[in-house]
Parts: sequence; C-alpha cells; structure tokens
Amino acid sequence: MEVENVHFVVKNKPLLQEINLKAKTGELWAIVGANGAGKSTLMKLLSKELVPTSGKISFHEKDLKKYNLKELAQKRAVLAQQNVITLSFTVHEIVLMGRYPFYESKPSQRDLSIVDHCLHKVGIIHFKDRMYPTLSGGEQQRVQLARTLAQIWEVREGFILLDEPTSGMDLLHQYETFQLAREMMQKGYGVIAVVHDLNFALQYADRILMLKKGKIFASGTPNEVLTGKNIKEAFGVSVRIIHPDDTPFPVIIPEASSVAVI
Ligand SMILES: Nc1ncnc2c1ncn2[C@@H]1O[C@H](COP(=O)(O)OP(=O)(O)OP(=O)(O)O)[C@@H](O)[C@H]1O
Repeated sequence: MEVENVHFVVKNKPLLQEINLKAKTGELWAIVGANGAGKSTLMKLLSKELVPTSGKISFHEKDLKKYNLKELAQKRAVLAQQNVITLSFTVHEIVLMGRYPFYESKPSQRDLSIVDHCLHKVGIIHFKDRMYPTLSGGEQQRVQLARTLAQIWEVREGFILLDEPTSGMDLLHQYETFQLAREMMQKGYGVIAVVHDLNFALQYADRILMLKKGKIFASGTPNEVLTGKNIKEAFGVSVRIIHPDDTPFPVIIPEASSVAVI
C-alpha cells in the first residue's frame, strides 16, 4: 500500500498534508499521534472511505480509486474506530458479515468454519449465540476483530487496517490482539494499526508513522521514531525511556511532573 504526497482538505481546512507511506505485506505499521493528529482520517483514506483531495494511494500497485468496493473487500479488511450496532444481530451473524464479499446468497461450509475459527482465535466462541448489543464494550471490540479476521482469513497478501483495535479491551486482550496482529503479519499480511499506547507500538511494530497536526512528524523504525524528543514534541509529554536488562525492548515512562493536571 503506497501513499504518495496525499493531502486531504475539508471545507478549506487541511486535515492531512504531504502524507507519504509505503507499507509492505509482512510488515506491521503503527500510526501514532496526539488526539486530532489525523490518524483516523488517514485510515479512512487507506480504506477508501474517503478520497484524497490530491496525491495518490495505490494498493498492490493499482490506484485505490480503480477498485470497486467488493474487489477491495476481498483484499483488505478494516476495523473502524466506531462500530455502533444496536440491531439485534448475534455475534455469529456479525462475524459472518466478514464473509459477505465471498458468497452470494448462502454461506458455504467453508465460510461457516472460518467464522468459527476466528471466534476461537479471538477467544469469544462462547459468545457465538449472544446478542451483540448485550456484550460489553471490550467484548464487542473482540467480535469486530473476529469479523475483520474472518474477512481476510484466506486472502493472500491481504491488508488489515485497524483503527485503535484494542480500545475498551483489558490488558490481557490488548496483548492478545497485538500478538494476533503480529501472527497475521508473519503469515504474510500487511497490518496498519492506529495505536495509542506507545509501549505497544514500540514492542510490536516494525515501522511507525508519527503524525502531528495532520503532517508526518517522524517515520521509521520504533527506535528511530519513539525518542524522548519526538514524543515531547508530538504529544507534549516528557518521557523517560529505560532499557531494562530483562526485556528485549525499551520501556517509555511519562514523567509525572511534566503532565499538567486538568
Ligand atoms: N469532516 C470533518 N470536518 C471538519 N473537521 C474534521 C472532520 N473530520 C475530522 N476532522 C478534524 O480533523 C482532525 C483529525 O481527526 P482524526 O479523527 O483523524 O484524528 P485522530 O488522530 O484519529 O484523533 P483521535 O486520537 O482523537 O482519534 C480533528 O481535529 C478532527 O476534529
């Protein structure tokens, strides 16, 4: 997935400017930045929910504009930031929606077994017959993750776009979600995820794109991008980055004295 000099403007207000990104399959990109930096807007452009005002986005070397939605749905899956569903669908029905691009009127046995497999994978098979609106926020998020996986499960060189995939999840499920994202990446998928927790980004991403006020502030490996200086400038928080002997990655700790009490 390649983004070349993309700008996105709404009512004369530039939300994104000069965005460049080249994400390959077999790579996990984390998009980080303060609230309002433009992360979700970029994810919407990557998923074709929005169209750039100028610049170009290509997917597998073809202009994203030239894909129809079904074709795109068979190659990439999106977990959006907001997934409000109040209708009385069961968990199974929601996850089966991930298979819609692959069947006409009736799901095949294969579709149904992929759905079960993804429900197992995300640890929610016991919710299969529950009504979706009765689940907690974190549980609903796991259902949406299972739907996203079900959509992409048999796609070769597919892309998974995750906008805050762990929002509402407890610590264990956050870890499991990032492990799963890495597992998918190792299977040959491309993964691009908006990540708020910089320690998760540091631990799990291959590459990081840091946005500030709609522009790229830094891009590169976690160690290159997640420096104390960059974090201070992009988030307004001083941090200490420590290197414990018993972890293979550094740990970012906010300096309490630098955070203003609201
Ligand atoms: N349709 C719109 N019209 C005007 N402003 C918009 C529109 N959509 C988004 N914005 C603004 O663009 C900026 C970027 O929004 P975006 O949702 O991409 O931020 P974000 O980095 O994902 O933030 P968060 O971390 O809070 O989810 C915000 O200031 C938002 O208010």
